[in-house]
Amino acid sequence: MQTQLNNILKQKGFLQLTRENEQSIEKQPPITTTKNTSIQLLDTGVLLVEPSDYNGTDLVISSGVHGNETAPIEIVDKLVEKIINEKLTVSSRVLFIIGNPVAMNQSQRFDVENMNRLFNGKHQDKDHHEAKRAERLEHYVSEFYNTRASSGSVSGTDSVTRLHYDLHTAIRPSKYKKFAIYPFPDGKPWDKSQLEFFLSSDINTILLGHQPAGTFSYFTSHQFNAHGFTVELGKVKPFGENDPQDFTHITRNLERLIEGKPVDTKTFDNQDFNLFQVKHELLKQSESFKLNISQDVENFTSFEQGYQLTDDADGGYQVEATGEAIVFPNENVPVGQRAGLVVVKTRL
Ligand SMILES: O=C(O)CCC(=O)N[C@@H](CCC(=O)O)C(=O)O
Ligand SMILES: [Zn+2]
Repeated sequence: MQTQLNNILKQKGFLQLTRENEQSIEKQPPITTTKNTSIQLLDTGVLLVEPSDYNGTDLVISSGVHGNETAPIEIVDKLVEKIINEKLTVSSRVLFIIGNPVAMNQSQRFDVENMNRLFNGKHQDKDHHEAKRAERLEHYVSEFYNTRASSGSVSGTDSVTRLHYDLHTAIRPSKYKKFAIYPFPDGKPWDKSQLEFFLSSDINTILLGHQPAGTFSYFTSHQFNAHGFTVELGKVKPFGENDPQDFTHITRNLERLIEGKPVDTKTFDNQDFNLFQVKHELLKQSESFKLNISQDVENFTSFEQGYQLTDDADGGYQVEATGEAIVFPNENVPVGQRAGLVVVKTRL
């Protein structure tokens, strides 16, 4: 059975194996490439890659935390395929994740509850599969960051760089097609070298997080001091409808990180970016909550002062200053959850 699963991984790939085992897979023995890279399936949608010659970077690349966000899953699948076929020489430790296989098989954002609100222990006291999966993913990530490569010591230094790119696509189109959400840094300074990485990855719009959250990227950033980010790579599309050319730069840079090659960056300059901060979180207070925008309004669309953006039991939200823009508007969330963010331009 174990050999069979490893064969499926080699023949059909990571995505297909995950599809065929949406609930779980028993941990498999590692496969070793001719270059002595170890590839080990820890669970369904969770694949650990460890090089023989480790450069001190621990990189988590996650996708499919929302099951219908297919482009990131395809990116992860292709990266794994290249590693298995030895088209990439691995130098970093990498944990690849397809987050929510059950929702993926249903072509849905989630089955019972939005998993990206359940990290940082917010899965506790919940019994449904998304809560259990969030707990398991927390466990795998903890083991990953807390374990040094068994294969060898970090050459020249003891310091380890922890990275986490949680890849998503957005429900609506966006004025700025790709953007990253920088989770609330808990008082640490914003790391400009990470913004340089995004610029080089064709992502020059960054939304600076304003508070702790139940997101996967806040979990890794808060618990492990990782450079963790939610990365929005365009609009949600079904499998097979994504254009790989839209992701050339981010894919190339992820490959460089995996290979331990330098990423070609430019020194941070505010002028190169659209930086936003959160001015107001639109919390859905009641079932009467209503967003006064049409279905085709894009993320980062701005409004005039005085515009009644939402109606709700508490009176809703009226735009305080011209230029305030909306991100992630979504009426269809449970009462008490975020139904959108009001953001304004900022500088670092
Ligand atoms: O398009 C939307 O409305 C949601 C897209 C999405 O899934 N965004 C993430 C952002 C997570 C973060 O704030 O870091 C989410 O809502 O979980
Ligand atoms: Zn998402």
